[in-house]
Amino acid sequence: MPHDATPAAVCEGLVRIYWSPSGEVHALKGVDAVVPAGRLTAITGPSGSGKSSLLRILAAQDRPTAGRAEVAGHALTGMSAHRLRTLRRRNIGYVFPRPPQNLLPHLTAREHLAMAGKLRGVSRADVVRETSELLDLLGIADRAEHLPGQLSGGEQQRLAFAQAVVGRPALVVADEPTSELDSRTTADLLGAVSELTRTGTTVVMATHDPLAAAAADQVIHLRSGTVAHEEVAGRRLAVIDGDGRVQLPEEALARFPDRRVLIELTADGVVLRDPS
Ligand SMILES: Nc1ncnc2c1ncn2[C@@H]1O[C@H](COP(=O)(O)OP(=O)(O)OP(=O)(O)O)[C@@H](O)[C@H]1O
Repeated sequence: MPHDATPAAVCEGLVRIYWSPSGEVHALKGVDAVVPAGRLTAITGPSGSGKSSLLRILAAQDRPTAGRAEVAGHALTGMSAHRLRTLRRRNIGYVFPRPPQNLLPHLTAREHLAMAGKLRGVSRADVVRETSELLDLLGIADRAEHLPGQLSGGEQQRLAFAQAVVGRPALVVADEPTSELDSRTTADLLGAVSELTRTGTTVVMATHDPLAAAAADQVIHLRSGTVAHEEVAGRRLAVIDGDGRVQLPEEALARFPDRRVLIELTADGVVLRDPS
């Protein structure tokens, strides 16, 4: 798997507060996250934990209230609206949850890729070459001249990924891309997305689907607007934030009813004990 040492995106102490008539909503409370290039990263967490808020910032559709977000080496914080729009068009592909949201009913699959390539500033010759490669890679080469209405939901989402990837943006952001697909079609789509990452594409997707999370190279699990843990290579890692805070897993938290803990440093590691 190609893997560039420079991450596709980095977040440090990311905070997003929404102001509404009923008060402030602290959707992200200091998220530290790294999205490695050429990998599939899944953002998981219960409803309201901040997944979409994080994705919108990574997709340069929204700005953090505080903290730092960087995509393809560009710091998003403080960037002008014009530069943000250019970054979004050139460097970020986006896939919506519902297949019809991603596509225009009157354009064929090939025309979708031609339009996306043009918007991203890709030469016509490169778009033609990439269109064949991508439709082939995503298993819809025989659908090139079909309209979205002639494609299944799974094929539409494959086309949405092809469209998001043409021109090789630094980052493809997908918000629950499998939420409307059955488990068989989900598995097929995830296989196709893995193929894309094998050719160097970076995908970050929010998901509630355990199948999708299991297919990811890295899982970032949010709880109440912070990173509760990450899963990398089958191992669950707690994340220590910039101020030294760690979120204990729920089952460990239950061991400390008084929310106080004795910390012992031993030769093997750090032990947390209930002081009572
Ligand atoms: N524009 C907004 N204005 C006010 N509050 C918002 C806004 N967008 C999101 N929120 C609130 O921020 C919190 C995080 O929402 P967010 O959509 O990021 O969570 P999520 O994990 O994606 O949830 P879901 O899985 O249900 O899509 C929630 O409490 C939500 O109600």
